Amino acid sequence: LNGTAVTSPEANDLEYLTPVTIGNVTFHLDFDTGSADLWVYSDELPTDEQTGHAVYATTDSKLLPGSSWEILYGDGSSAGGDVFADTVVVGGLTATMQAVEAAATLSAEFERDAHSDGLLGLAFSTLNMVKPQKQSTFFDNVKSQLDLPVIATSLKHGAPGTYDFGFIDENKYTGPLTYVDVDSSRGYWTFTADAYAFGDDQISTSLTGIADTGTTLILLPSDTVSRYYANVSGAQDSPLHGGYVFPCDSKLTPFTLVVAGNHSVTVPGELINYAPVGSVSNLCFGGIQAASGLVDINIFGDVFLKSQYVVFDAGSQGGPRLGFANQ
Ligand SMILES: COc1ccc(CN)cc1O
Repeated sequence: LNGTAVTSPEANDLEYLTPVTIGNVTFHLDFDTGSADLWVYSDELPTDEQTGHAVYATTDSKLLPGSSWEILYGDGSSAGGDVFADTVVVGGLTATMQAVEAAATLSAEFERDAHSDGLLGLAFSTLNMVKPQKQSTFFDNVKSQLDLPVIATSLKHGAPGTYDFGFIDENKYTGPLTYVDVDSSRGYWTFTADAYAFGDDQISTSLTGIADTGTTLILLPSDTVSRYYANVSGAQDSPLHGGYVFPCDSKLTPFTLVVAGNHSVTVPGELINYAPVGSVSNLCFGGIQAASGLVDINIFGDVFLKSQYVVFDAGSQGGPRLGFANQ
């Protein structure tokens, strides 16, 4: 059995939300290949923090005795609580004994997120934060039902896309799929590009990072980012806006990763114009920004992933790998 779930972008493609049924309640979760916990808003939160969200009714649920979770994300946000076992359905696929992590506390960043009802982690289960015993991700729990141990993402700019589980949909991409090995030793979908390029300016330095659907932007070392925006007239690193901004009518340079020898994976300049900083200024915020102190790895987030159909392959032909094709 395979499955497909439709995922829809929030404003400015800030995050993509996908319907997930837990018990008989449907939650809209942020699928995150950069973490490995499935957590939801719950009745253990302060009442005002539950408002506007689907809420997990822990009083009707099967507690995992003695288990708890606490997670800190790269953007400094955090969440925590206790753990239940429940039936979870995504795109027609069912995990009967899925660890569902009920949020009892949320940091301010999540309290401000009026739309997401939680996260569904799709990184490797070694990254799960439940104690005393790590729990398996939804993908690991349904993997044996799938034709192939793969998740394929088709995230789009300002339009609904899909998560395919168990199969690769040839109708969703053009040209070849180029595969690159993944190092899953830190629990992420980590890969290395042999080189990268800003437009025609190729830099023969390797770049290692993670494919992360749960991060909005592309986050790179600050010197690399500064070199990118040197090509953009009027660009400046603005403490007021928290990163590089430029005139909204700027023509932005494409960003290319060279993988698997000589295959180019290119993010068109248009996708690197992330969004206007506000309604009165003609400044736009860049889709490539410097990784913050908390994050010690480069992150190829949604701005990068939107240009590609990406196959997260857990081992259909040996080790884990990522496949890229233009969409
Ligand atoms: C505060 O919001 C979030 C923080 C972290 C993640 C995971 N990368 C997703 C979010 O929506």
